[in-house]
Amino acid sequence: MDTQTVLSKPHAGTIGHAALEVGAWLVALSSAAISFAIVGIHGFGGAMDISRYGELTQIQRDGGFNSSFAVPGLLAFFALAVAGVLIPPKKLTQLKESVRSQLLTLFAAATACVSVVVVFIPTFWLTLIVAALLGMLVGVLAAHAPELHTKPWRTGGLAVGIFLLVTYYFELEHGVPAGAHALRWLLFVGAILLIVAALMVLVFPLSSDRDIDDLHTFPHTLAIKRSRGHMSIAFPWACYALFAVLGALFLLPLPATVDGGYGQGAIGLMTAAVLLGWAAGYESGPTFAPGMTRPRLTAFALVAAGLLMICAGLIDELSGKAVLMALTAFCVGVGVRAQKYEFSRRVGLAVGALLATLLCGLDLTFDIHLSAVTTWVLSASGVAFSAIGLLAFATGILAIFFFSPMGVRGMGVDLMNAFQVSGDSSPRATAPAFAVAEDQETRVLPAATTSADEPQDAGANYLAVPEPVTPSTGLFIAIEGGDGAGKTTQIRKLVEHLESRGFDPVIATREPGGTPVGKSIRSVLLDGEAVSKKSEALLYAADRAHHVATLVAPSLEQDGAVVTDRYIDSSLAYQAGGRELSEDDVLALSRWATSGLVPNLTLVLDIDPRVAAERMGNREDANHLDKQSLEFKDRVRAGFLRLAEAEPDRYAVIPAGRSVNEVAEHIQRVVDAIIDGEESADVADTFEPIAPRGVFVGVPTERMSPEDAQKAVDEHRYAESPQFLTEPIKADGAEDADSAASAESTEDTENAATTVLPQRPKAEGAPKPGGPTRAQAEPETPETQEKPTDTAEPDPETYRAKLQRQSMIEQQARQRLRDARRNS
Ligand SMILES: Nc1ncnc2c1ncn2[C@@H]1O[C@H](COP(=O)(O)OP(=O)(O)O)[C@@H](O)[C@H]1O
Ligand SMILES: Cc1cn([C@H]2C[C@H](O)[C@@H](COP(=O)(O)OP(=O)(O)O)O2)c(=O)[nH]c1=O
Repeated sequence: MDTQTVLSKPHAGTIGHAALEVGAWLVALSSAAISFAIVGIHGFGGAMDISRYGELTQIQRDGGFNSSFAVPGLLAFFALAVAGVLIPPKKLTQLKESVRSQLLTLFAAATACVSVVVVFIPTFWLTLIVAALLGMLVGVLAAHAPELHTKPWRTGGLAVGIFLLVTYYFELEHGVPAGAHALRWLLFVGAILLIVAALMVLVFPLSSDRDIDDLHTFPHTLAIKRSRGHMSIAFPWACYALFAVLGALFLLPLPATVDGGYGQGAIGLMTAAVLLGWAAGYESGPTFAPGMTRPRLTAFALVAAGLLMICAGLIDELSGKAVLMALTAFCVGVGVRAQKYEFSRRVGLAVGALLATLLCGLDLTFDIHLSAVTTWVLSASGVAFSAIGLLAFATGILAIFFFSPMGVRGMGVDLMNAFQVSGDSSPRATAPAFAVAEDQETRVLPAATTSADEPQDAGANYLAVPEPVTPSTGLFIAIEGGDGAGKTTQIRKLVEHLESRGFDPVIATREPGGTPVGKSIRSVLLDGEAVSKKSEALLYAADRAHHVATLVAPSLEQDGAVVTDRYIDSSLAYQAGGRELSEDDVLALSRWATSGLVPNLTLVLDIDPRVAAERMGNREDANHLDKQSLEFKDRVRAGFLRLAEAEPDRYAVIPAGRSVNEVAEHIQRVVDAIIDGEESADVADTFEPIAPRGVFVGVPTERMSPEDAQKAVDEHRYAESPQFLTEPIKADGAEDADSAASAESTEDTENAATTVLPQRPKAEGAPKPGGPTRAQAEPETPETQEKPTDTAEPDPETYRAKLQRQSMIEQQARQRLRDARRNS
């Protein structure tokens, strides 16, 4: 499915922000190039003669360019530019949103005004003022709406595109030297863009519920390569090294253009290559080399980045240099995104760029005689490239051994399995059918804190934390979001939609309180006095363990769809994000509790907590957790968004401030893409599609006669269900007694029917759900009449035997359908 189809119309404030970024990139590129040129030719005090711009490239080629001035000048420009960027974002986020908007407008207008002066009076000192203002602007911009600036290569790419277009136009029209004139034009265009964008930001402040869905990668398909589990890294120093490489890559195009005697377009070309490589690496990071331990992938990425950068320094030819720079940036992207790392990108970038400037300033050049006729001339920038590459390479080698909690173990395993999914290329093999009874000897999956193939330290007191695994039968969807985001409302709609897509049963459930045991836990958590942080985390995990073992996993085993209102992410967002427990501990607890089961898709309903609070004002049954502070809720919201950002393939962020129907439509599009994407030919070979009921693997609905489909459904239907599957989960707040009493009321009928919609036939004597469900309205099949539903809680042994029988029936049904298809 095309990502674009789910994008909503961007808000004018959002466009303003994007335009500010593009303007800032343009001004940064062109003013840095102008500043570098002025100092290199006229020294610190001089001003560039506008009429001599055309001679810039020639002067540089002829050696009339003094690097010992130009490089310190660049250093000063750079230092001022980063000064603003290094303002701690916390200081800025403490300011009111309106104050930040005004600051943005102020800095953007000031940068634009000084830039216009530079266009006509190009002096070094004025460019320094531009740098300082630009730094302030970018600092505020990043802190103002961080979620709008997560992928800077988009706006950077646009700016570089404009840069290339204008420069190449001048070069083609008037010859290569004329490209230098383009720099002034570009600075002018950047300034105008900044002014327009600043006005937009001021006039259209960002709405309280920002449209950010277009900022998250859309989960196209479930054929996701599952990468090795994440590991906890307290200080991700290898990521700083990778970002230092990136910082150098952004800075070096300037001196490299002079050293190579290229036209000014080369600055744009090299920057474009870096942006492109970085973007590609960043997007593929989470699933690149899925069989490799994630921190080790980061280490290898650093080694590769180092080697490629050395080569980029050695090669003098522009296109080769650009390609090598792109590949280096790709490694940076992959490495920093291999898993979730917390580190300051700004610091990494600044250190790298600083190092690159200093190395260029040393003005070292080497002639390396390869043979009698071939000599490698290493310019100052080439030396800087190669030296930084060498440093990165050495750091990467250290990282291979030390940048992971388990030291030097398992490198061979990592290398052998790097491009396989957990040692098996078939995703199905990594996602066995998910049948978990609580006492079951689980496929004790390897601990997330160690590699899949390595046993844990014998003496270590770890919890046996399984790797995350998505179910291979059924469809498991979690709906997450703050209180009042509209989860309950949307689940009702989603249940209807999934039924219309042929899923049967469709179970809507929730945490805490999705099972009878869970209800007791829920009332301890929500209705009694507040419990301590850790016991709260344990109680949520306890509820989850029982929920998965007794309701979620068995329903998925039946190929049903399970939609849960909250799951592990709620614990991460509330207990870790909100209550500030360790995220690793909370995650480990839930992974252990659920034997690693993760949803096929997690929908994060994102809403400003203030808007949600207004909605909740209309809800009478608010519990004590609903009354938490806005600051807490902001942290929870940020927690959800961070989780979604870290695993874009398995998450979709849905802006939930819109109308019920708009949100529902958005959700349906996402879910449909997941269901339909599964059936696409390219994944059919390796991945079993999520098939609606009666539409088994590889058998599209249209090709089955209704009779065949019905027969398959009947055979597939699990006749004997444990009690929890037949008993409805009560709607919010309803007590057992009054649920029975109000079962006849139409209102409750709707609540109960939308809370659990088991499509299996009900046995006589089984507890009656709060109203006639569709299953009851349907005529019962003879088969189900013969096998009444157990009303007692099944013992695990019997239950496992039932699951095995169920699985056998399924296999036979599938085989029969395949045979029938072959024969026809
Ligand atoms: N899109 C929406 N627009 C306006 N109000 C909504 C929307 N979705 C839900 N609501 C209302 O907001 C309140 C909270 O919704 P609910 O679905 O219970 O949220 P949650 O389950 O996330 O706490 C309810 O009163 C509901 O009617
Ligand atoms: C599942 C889960 C919920 N919670 C909290 C979030 C909610 O405030 C509360 C569940 O209340 P609930 O009423 O089910 O949520 P909502 O108001 O969104 O319908 O429990 C956690 O703190 N950790 C968890 O793991």
